[in-house]
Amino acid sequence: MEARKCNDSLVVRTSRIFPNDVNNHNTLFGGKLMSDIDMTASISAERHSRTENVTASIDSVDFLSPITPKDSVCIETFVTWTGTTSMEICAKVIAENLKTGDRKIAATAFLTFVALDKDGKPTKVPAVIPETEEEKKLFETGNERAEKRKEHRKDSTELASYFTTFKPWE
Ligand SMILES: CC(=O)SCCNC(=O)CCNC(=O)[C@H](O)C(C)(C)COP(=O)(O)OP(=O)(O)OC[C@H]1O[C@@H](n2cnc3c(N)ncnc32)[C@H](O)[C@@H]1OP(=O)(O)O
Repeated sequence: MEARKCNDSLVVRTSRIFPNDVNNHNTLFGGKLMSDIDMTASISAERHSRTENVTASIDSVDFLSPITPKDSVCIETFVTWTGTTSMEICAKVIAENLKTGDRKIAATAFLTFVALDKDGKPTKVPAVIPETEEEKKLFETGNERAEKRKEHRKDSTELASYFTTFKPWE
């Protein structure tokens, strides 16, 4: 299986903010941004693996700065690190004030996608080749984040075993 460059899975999606996208502060609704990040990242996952994929976890989302209707919002995603069947994808969100041209990093996120075969079972993914300084930094720190995800998955599975499926109103 031939390794692929980070750039091979790069997706860049730029959009405007419409009235339906904002919250009560008249800034971009966080849930809308998360949905757009997930969708953009899913294309990166498929570009890298060329298989079906599912989001296994949205590992972190940091909203660093509010995005207003005066801004364009650009989501960049690419595969930063791979395990056996999983891919870590980094999302960088850049807001640009369209009148002044000022640009800022408005949010960052890490997501994990798992490649699936025709039977819906996890299947191997190609390794990733970082080239730029940014890609190399993300690749080198990938193992550490993967270890933290493993720990988190263990804790989360254990916690879920305590949850009930009772109907709260009965
Ligand atoms: C784009 C979308 O909207 S998809 C919709 C939302 N997502 C879903 O519905 C996914 C639901 N979950 C699932 O289908 C399953 O739990 C799967 C496919 C993610 C994992 O299946 P499992 O049979 O548990 O697989 P398994 O334990 O072998 O793990 C497979 C890989 O996924 C990784 N993984 C599984 N769960 C998680 C998790 N919660 N967080 C991070 N990584 C995970 C594992 O570390 C492993 O990686 P590796 O092969 O690189 O070492």
